[in-house]
Amino acid sequence: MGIAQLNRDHGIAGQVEFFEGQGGFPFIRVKNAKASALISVYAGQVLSFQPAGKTDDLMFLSQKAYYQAGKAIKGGVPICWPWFGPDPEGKGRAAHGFVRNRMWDVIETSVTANGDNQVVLGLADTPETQAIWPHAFILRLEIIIGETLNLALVTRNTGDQAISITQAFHTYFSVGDIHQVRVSGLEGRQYLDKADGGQQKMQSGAVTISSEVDRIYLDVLDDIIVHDPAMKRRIHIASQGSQTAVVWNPWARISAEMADLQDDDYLRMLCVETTNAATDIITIQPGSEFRLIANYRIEHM
Ligand SMILES: O=P(O)(O)OC[C@H]1O[C@@H](O)[C@H](O)[C@@H](O)[C@@H]1O
Repeated sequence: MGIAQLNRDHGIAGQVEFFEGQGGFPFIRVKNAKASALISVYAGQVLSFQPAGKTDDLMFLSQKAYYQAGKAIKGGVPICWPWFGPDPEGKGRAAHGFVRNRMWDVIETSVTANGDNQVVLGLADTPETQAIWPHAFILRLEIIIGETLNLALVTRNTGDQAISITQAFHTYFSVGDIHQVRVSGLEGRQYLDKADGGQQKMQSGAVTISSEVDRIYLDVLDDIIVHDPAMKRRIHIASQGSQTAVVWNPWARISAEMADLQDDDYLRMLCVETTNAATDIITIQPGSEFRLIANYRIEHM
């Protein structure tokens, strides 16, 4: 669907505007009294969120990101679905599933009762998705842009057999200086250390980053806070429907190896991902749905 038609069907004067973004993909610019955001319809991906009157972005978005059909966009909030991480069946299918690299549909846009904007994007199974993952589904991403950024990923099983999924908001946060960052809310939790052969370990104190970090935290019960003194802010992450969280920073070598990152990007990004990963597998019965929710709030100091 063309940009003009999207604006006719879903534009909201002065608040929600569709335009042709990088790679020719339809992008959505949202701006209201509380915040502004940039969303790509391709990949169903929030790329930017800024509270009103602030110049710092919640998100890291790589200068070298691909905007190409079939590739993931490096930054913002990629959606990993219906599996997180490598192909769970070892069939060589792409890591993190198949919805972060295809076009989504715009379902609706609205102004909520308290003046926030909601944008709903969606995706349903097609013969092509069935060839990758043989299940019927409707996936909805409900994005609310207000004082906070609220994301709900809703999986509806429209088939006649139960489905099992893992998934993630693979969120790339912008940080001022990774050396000074602390992540709290995970103290005392067990984690699977993917940078150390998947060994299970216990987190003592806040998480700090001084080398590659790739961990799946288990039994996550509390809100997670990213303390970022260099940017003079804290990011509060509240979730529902998730019992695991991933903390990922590629550090120098992997950053340099990734063609869609600058060599030193590891200094200014951190992924803290709201997930259903590892043993946190979600089973959805026919006709039922499951909601994974993440809420992001920036506290400036
Ligand atoms: O596919 P992307 O965006 O480069 O992210 C890859 C990383 O994603 C993280 O979620 C995983 O824990 C890492 O193991 C992985 O390397």
